[in-house]
Amino acid sequence: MRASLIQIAVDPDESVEDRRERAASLVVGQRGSDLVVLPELWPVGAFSYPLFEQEAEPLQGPTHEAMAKAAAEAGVWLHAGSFVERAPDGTLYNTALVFSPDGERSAVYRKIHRFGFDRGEAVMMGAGEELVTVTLPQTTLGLATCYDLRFPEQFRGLVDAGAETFVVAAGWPERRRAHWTLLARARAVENQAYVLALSTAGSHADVPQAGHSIVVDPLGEVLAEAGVGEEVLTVEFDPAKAGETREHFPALKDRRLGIAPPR
Ligand SMILES: NC(=O)CCC(=O)C(=O)O
Repeated sequence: MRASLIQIAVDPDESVEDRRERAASLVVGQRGSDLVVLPELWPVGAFSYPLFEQEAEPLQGPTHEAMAKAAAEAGVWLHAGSFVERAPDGTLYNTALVFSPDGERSAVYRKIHRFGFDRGEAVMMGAGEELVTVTLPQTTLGLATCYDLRFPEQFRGLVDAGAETFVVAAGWPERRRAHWTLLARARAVENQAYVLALSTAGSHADVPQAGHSIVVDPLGEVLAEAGVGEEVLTVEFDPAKAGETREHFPALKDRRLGIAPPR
């Protein structure tokens, strides 16, 4: 299976419309890949809080339209990263979309863990309430967005729902890059799953981005890692290795659920 992770630069000197057009043409350029991935909130930037209200779109807005078309034109499965969705009741969500190679939407994932503690996304957006998996011919994807990477229980839930390949779309900051790499490898090892973790390049809202998108196999080996700038990270991997790893070293079967808390 071939996956292409588009580590697009999000810089304030490019308009949302121009970046959307550029992202679509980068997707179309990946024809021949099975799966193409864009990062978190690439239209606005994950830390560009003042733009969230201004650039929010309905679910089937311009980003949805451009990405559906790009997926069909490239003939690829497309995880289109996330955008700021305005739901009909006015709530904003950090919403990721997945399209099939014929351009049909096959999944909507609203970020479950909102980042910012008492500011930014955490107070401006609603929280997703549902785990989301997507079954491709080659593997079952489990979806997560950025800060979700810090919450192992989400990934266990995705494993229980059949996921063998996690896609983590992020806008991770450079100053916590060491956590990014460590957590991506940890989620892969503990769940015996592939991790395709994609961040942005560039700098927005005075937050330099980590880049360093990374693909980790179910044994925790790094198959590919990007640099800090804009690039497309392409990797070939054998999705069957997740099932094989789980069979040969069946640690997931030794989980003890329902252990009593300390008295
Ligand atoms: N956009 C995010 O979720 C940022 C997460 C982050 O910076 C961190 O977990 O550290």
